[in-house]
Formats: sequence, C-alpha cells, structure tokens
Amino acid sequence: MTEAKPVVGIIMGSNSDWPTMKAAARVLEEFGVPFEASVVSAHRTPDLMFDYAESARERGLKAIIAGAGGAAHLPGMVAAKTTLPVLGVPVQSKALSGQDSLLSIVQMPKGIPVATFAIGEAGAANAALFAVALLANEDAALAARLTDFRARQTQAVLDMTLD
Ligand SMILES: Nc1c(C(=O)O)ncn1[C@@H]1O[C@H](COP(=O)(O)O)[C@@H](O)[C@H]1O
Repeated sequence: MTEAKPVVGIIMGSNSDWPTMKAAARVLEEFGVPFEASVVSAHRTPDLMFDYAESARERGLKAIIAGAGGAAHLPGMVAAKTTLPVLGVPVQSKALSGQDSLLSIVQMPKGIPVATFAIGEAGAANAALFAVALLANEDAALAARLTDFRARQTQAVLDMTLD
C-alpha cells in the first residue's frame, strides 16, 4: 500500500476474497495509484458499510472497487450510499462458480449503477485498469502510463512463441 492519500478504495466482503482482489491491488500499485484495501460486508458489517460509502467522497476517494461472492450485495449497497463510481467484481463462489456473484452484481435496478467486471482475478485486474482509465482523464502522466502499458502488452503478445 502506498503512503499518499488513497484515491481508490478496494473493499471486499471477506478476507477469503483477498486472493482474487489482490489482482486489483497489484494493478494499482503498478500504476502508482494510491489506494486502500479493507474488508467491508453489507451482510455482516452493515453499519461499517454505510459509514464507508457515506464518507468515501469526502475522504478523497474517486472510485470504489467492490468484490464479493455468492449473494454479492456489497457493490450494489455501496453504490446506493455514494455517488462515486462503483466497480463490482464477482468473486468466484464454490457452490455456483461465481455465476451467483455475477448476477447479483450486474442485475442492478435502473438508477443505481454498478460497473460489473468478469468473474475472478481477470475482473479484479480489469476493474483496477478501469479505475486507472477514469483517473487518467484528469492526469496526463497516468494516461501516458496507461498507453505505455497497452503498448507493452501488445508487444508481449506479438513476441509470443509456440513450442
Ligand atoms: N457477498 C458477501 C457479502 C456482502 O455482499 O455483503 N459479505 C460477504 N460476502 C461473501 O461471502 C463469501 C464467503 O465469505 P467467507 O469466506 O467469509 O465465509 C465471500 O465471497 C464474501 O464476499
């Protein structure tokens, strides 16, 4: 975690989500975006969830990445309590392989959006890349790092060899 004031909040319903959500943290670290990461649950710590969402904007956050599995109400409930962009990551559940998480996050009623990403680590990494893209609108240096990241990724694919 970086020393500077966090501009992205990563939250998750349980520490069992951290192996997935770490992928978001790694991306933000790579781009030098200050973030905070914590366990906040709509189901198990509803008062903490309300406080977190209600204070997020005044604390300086620009976006919240919320990961949860199963009956994944956390991203939608956080979105209900803040007007910051909320990026939802469906964590892969054991019982239903994350289909439950995905549908609970993506099927928001009209009026309270949650930008929903793929199930699992790819979704967590992409949520962070999306947060970087949002922040890059107001930050030319960050935009340049995003362009550079894409160029390196393209080159890595062009360099792929097959045995
Ligand atoms: N979906 C939610 C919420 C919520 O949405 O508020 N809180 C916890 N959980 C999820 O329960 C799963 C199992 O949690 P445990 O491993 O702690 O039993 C996790 O994937 C978590 O995100």
